[in-house]
Amino acid sequence: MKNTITTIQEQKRKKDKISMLTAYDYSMAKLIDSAGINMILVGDSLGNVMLGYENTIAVTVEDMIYHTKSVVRGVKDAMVVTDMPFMSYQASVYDAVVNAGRIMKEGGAAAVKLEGGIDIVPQIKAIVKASIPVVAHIGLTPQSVHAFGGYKVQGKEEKDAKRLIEDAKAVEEAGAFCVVLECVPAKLAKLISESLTIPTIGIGAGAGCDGQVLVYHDMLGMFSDYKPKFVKNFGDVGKVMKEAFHKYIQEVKDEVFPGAEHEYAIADEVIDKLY
Ligand SMILES: Nc1nc(=O)c2c([nH]1)NC[C@@H]1CN(c3ccc(C(=O)N[C@@H](CCC(=O)O)C(=O)O)cc3)CN21
Ligand SMILES: CC(C)C(=O)C(=O)O
Ligand SMILES: [Mg+2]
Repeated sequence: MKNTITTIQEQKRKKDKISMLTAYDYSMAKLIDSAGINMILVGDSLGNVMLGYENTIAVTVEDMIYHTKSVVRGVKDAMVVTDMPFMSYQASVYDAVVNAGRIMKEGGAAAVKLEGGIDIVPQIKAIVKASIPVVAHIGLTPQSVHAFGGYKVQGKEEKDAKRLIEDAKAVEEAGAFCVVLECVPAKLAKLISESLTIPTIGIGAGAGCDGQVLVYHDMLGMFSDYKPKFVKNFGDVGKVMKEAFHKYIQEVKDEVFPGAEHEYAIADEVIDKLY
């Protein structure tokens, strides 16, 4: 069944938890989509897991479009959401609409995601007005890593918690159809989820959210640069891959691979003439 802005919002009303995972290419998107995921995020985390950057700051709109195009070709049912990268929407409302438009038009995404609350309400309103669905993202917003002084849990103090609640209400009012809560204390995330009509998608925000999102490399044990507390390993795929690579290398060395079943035949009378 095709997931849309309507079905995603319906899931909150029916208390049917929303599942979301990242994907950055065709084959992985196809695997995840065929498993029955509701939403696929082409995250700017691709800066870390695909491109090997230290953070998401250097990721470009071109990078996001390139990966979105690959993902969209592999997806049948999931709603594809693409992150707007750093500096593609912060400087002006004009930038925000033009870049969101490119991500939808050239990339094929069904929605865009922007980091920020009250500060980017004008951008959210303008993008939504251009008929592009918006997912908001508040709490630990990784594009602000230098402003935060590192990746830290957000909303622990009363003042920060109040601000987060205001941010959540502001993005809902601005027209975002759902909101990602990243690294927010579970009880605060639950309170926010209960005070909004739009669904909340948590990452490090506890079980009280209306849905969950993870980077697939993290849940498959394929990324080792850092391991946030919110990551759960759902399979040692990184280990399985490494073992398979070792086996391949050994079989090539030992002349076990390729076997006869992997070879192509040619008629003897043809090959004899070539000797
Ligand atoms: N592979 C990957 N997974 C992610 O979840 C992710 C990315 N990359 N890239 C972009 C951002 C960066 N993210 C991160 C990165 C590190 C922490 C982290 O180390 N958090 C500390 C919190 C420390 C505290 O304040 O208590 C932790 O120990 O969980 C959290 C989110 C989330 N996003
Ligand atoms: C971690 C999720 C929410 C994200 O923004 C990303 O993958 O870039
Ligand atoms: Mg992101």
